[in-house]
Amino acid sequence: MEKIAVIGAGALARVFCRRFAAALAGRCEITGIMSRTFEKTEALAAETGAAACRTLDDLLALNPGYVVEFAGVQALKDYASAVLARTNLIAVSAGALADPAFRAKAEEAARGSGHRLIIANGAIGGLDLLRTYALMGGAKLEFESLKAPKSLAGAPGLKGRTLSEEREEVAFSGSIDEAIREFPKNVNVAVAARAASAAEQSRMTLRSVPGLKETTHSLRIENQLLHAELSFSSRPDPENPRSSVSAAWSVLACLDALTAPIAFF
Ligand SMILES: NC(=O)C1=CN([C@@H]2O[C@H](COP(=O)(O)OP(=O)(O)OC[C@H]3O[C@@H](n4cnc5c(N)ncnc54)[C@H](O)[C@@H]3O)[C@@H](O)[C@H]2O)C=CC1
Ligand SMILES: O=C([O-])CC(=O)C(=O)O
Repeated sequence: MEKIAVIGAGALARVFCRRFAAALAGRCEITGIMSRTFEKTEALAAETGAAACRTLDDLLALNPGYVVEFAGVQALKDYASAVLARTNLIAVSAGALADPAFRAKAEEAARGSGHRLIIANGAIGGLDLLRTYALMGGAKLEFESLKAPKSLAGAPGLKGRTLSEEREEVAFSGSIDEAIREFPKNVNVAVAARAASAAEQSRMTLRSVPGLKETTHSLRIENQLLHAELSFSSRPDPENPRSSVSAAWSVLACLDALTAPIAFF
């Protein structure tokens, strides 16, 4: 039985923990949970039968085979090296990879211990295909996300601006590196796509669309041999409209691929 530890007790961690048993019973078990707010950690741990941990050291002391991260870009930056020194890490806050110093440090920690940092598909799919582009080289990537104004509210990039509830507007247009600095809870998917594909050219547009029921991420990627267009429309979490529920499911699917007798790559 593979032991799984969870960092975060928010919207995505809750979906992950609540769907875990049905998806992975008999192969994986959640042994511990740790988050910034111990009361929330305790509540989710009580639901799942896992240990509620106060610190990362307590979580790692449970000897998990995989730690899964649902805690945000800064938390991933803060914890990745310590986790990778001990075990494997599956992360959704891919935005951390836009920081070259973080990427180098995480890679060094993983190489040093033989463990792996695995970036989950999150609210998109197809990181395997995008990896194919990285090997082929010369990719050009265009990424577009449509989100409801309330799911972008409070992002540093808005600098206090309130997005219209009546008309569509461009919340951001520019480089993916700048996009994740300005919208760290909204465009992790774009950083994952860029990092997986090693695209030589990339840009993103983030649109605020009033009344939008499904967050939509579309990407177009091409090189001299292959042209792909992928589009994903997913329900935001009712408690955290910033995050698509499917992002939590993608981590269940990742663990399925890592532990099932037949895997689909
Ligand atoms: N790749 C993807 O498709 C997606 C990635 N994300 C990433 O997942 C993160 C989590 O999403 P949600 O669960 O919706 O957010 P949330 O705000 O509902 O929950 C975040 C949880 O992380 C915990 N946390 C924050 N900083 C921490 C720290 N330093 N140490 C321990 N725990 C910490 C909080 O206590 C909370 O329990 C987002 O911030 C974003 O970075 C979110 C949606 C999609
Ligand atoms: O959940 C989503 O649709 C995507 C998201 O927030 C992110 O990539 O940061």
